[in-house]
Amino acid sequence: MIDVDAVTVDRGGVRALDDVSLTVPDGEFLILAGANGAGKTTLVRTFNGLVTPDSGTVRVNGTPVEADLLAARRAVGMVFQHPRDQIVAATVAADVAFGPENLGLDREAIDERVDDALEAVGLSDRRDARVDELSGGQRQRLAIAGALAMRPSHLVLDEPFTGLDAAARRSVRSRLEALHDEGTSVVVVTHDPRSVRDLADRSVVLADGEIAAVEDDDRDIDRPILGDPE
Ligand SMILES: Nc1ncnc2c1ncn2[C@@H]1O[C@H](COP(=O)(O)OP(=O)(O)OP(=O)(O)O)[C@@H](O)[C@H]1O
Repeated sequence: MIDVDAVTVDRGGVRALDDVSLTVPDGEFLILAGANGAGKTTLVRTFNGLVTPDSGTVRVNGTPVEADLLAARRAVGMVFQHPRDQIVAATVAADVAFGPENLGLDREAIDERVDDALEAVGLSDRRDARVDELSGGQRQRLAIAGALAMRPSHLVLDEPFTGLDAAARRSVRSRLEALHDEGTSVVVVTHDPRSVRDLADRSVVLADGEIAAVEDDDRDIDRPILGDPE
């Protein structure tokens, strides 16, 4: 479980998050929506200590993130907006193996994780391919596999559909649906929630660093967005 409690973050003189509280239970599929600059990326980066709150606390499975950064990073897998930012090796299998290798696992355990993660994203047949031979959609799925190889309880994806064509979007979408069905909590950050709304248990809308609305899967609006209904 991720528990964000009264978190405020100032970045470059801007209040990126203002007293935000949010709990992401195990197994939830959550959409984090909002316009550019609303604070979405800043919020998810507090989940694993990439951003430290100026006030408030983020707990992962009950432990404050800063008290055990490694545990938070194992529990919360992060797929960044640009997959190239997190692809580190020349081949598909080597890239997915990178995280588990740093856990000190033996070769057999690493290979098992690589196989499982590639299967989960539908890239088993590209195991030995060079990363630079992959399409944009395949690279996005490779970045997801890299995060999955750490066996996180929560998978956070920042704008996972940017730059993907319709077929690649469908493919990533169906992988996220399957992961959620298997019990992984999935958090999708997006300025365009239509692409995954039907899969989500809940949508949280951020505006100017605050939670502006929460919509659950019954489409009950908890707190309507104030202002222009358009
Ligand atoms: N490294 C930084 N230095 C200075 N200001 C920052 C930094 N990162 C974010 N901000 C500011 O914090 C605010 C929230 O940014 P954030 O990236 O979290 O929003 P976002 O909702 O993810 O936006 P986008 O959809 O454009 O990615 C913005 O005003 C942004 O300019």
